[in-house]
Amino acid sequence: TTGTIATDPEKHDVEYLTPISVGTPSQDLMVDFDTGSSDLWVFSTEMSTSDIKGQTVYDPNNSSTSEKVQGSTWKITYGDGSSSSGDVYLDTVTIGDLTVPNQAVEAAKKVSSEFTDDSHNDGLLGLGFSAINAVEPTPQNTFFDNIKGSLDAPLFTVDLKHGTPGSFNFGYIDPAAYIGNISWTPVDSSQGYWGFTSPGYAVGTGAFRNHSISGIADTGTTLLLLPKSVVSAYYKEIQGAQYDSDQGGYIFPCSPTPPDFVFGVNKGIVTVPGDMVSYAPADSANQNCFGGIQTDTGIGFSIFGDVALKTSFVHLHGSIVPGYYADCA
Ligand SMILES: Cc1nn(C)c(C)c1CC(=O)Nc1ccccn1
Repeated sequence: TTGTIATDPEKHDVEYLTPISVGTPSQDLMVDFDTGSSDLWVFSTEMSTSDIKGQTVYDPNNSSTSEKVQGSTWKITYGDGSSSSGDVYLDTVTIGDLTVPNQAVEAAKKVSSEFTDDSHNDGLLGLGFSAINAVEPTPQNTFFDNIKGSLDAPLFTVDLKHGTPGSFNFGYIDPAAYIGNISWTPVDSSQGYWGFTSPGYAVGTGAFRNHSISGIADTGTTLLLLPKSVVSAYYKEIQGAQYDSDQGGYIFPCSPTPPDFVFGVNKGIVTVPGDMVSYAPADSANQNCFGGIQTDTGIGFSIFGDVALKTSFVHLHGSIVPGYYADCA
């Protein structure tokens, strides 16, 4: 079997929302497919109404196939400080034509304000490695781990686009989704992420600079978070670029378009066009833009988030031992 599902960007491509169906009869939710985490959690009827602002909630009592996992709970704090927690049900989850009959669905009882204020987002679907699933006492499998064995190939691909629908495909590589060659790189899944090391980068049309950058492919993070040395080398090339502590990042005049940012994936390269580095207007006053490239200070690794992924076709291969392989084209 194979599957495909469309994923839609929110304003400024801040996140990409994808439809899933949970329970019987099916309850349709829009969730954030997140390769940087490994829990499927959803807003639920177990939350206090003050934490819900527009989201669609999962009601396990309204599903004839839901089954409470007695004694299991979960709590997650993401790197940006947002958090959520609750308890656990097994229920039918369908993505496109793919169904997992007994998927762990983590029902939220509490969510932090970042999630409450994100009115179109009904939860997260983790596509990281199940080793970092947050359910206690027994960690649960991700949707991908549960469906992997029945896919034609144990892989999924990520094709996020700028300002227009993209897709997550399961079990096949769509040759129409990319041009040129696919470049492969070994994946370090030891921390539970789709980790890889980029061999270097270039700014605009400048020479490629060898500089190992270890990071994760993370569809659940908006920006491209890189080492300070790389980020300052990039913004050095933009007249008027500066770090603005109020905004918490580098801003620069929205025009002219800034230089492209190129990073290596094994022998290949991925180019982030300059007009995608201008992530969003920073202030209406003097037409400054907030940069889509910011530092990874304090994280411990770089994060190749949506700004990096939407310019390429990323294929995450969950099979070959010893490592996993991913490629961007
Ligand atoms: C690890 C990390 N540190 N910092 C500063 C950031 C922004 C991250 C990435 C992160 O938090 N991603 C996320 C947030 C919510 C839901 C899903 N993914």
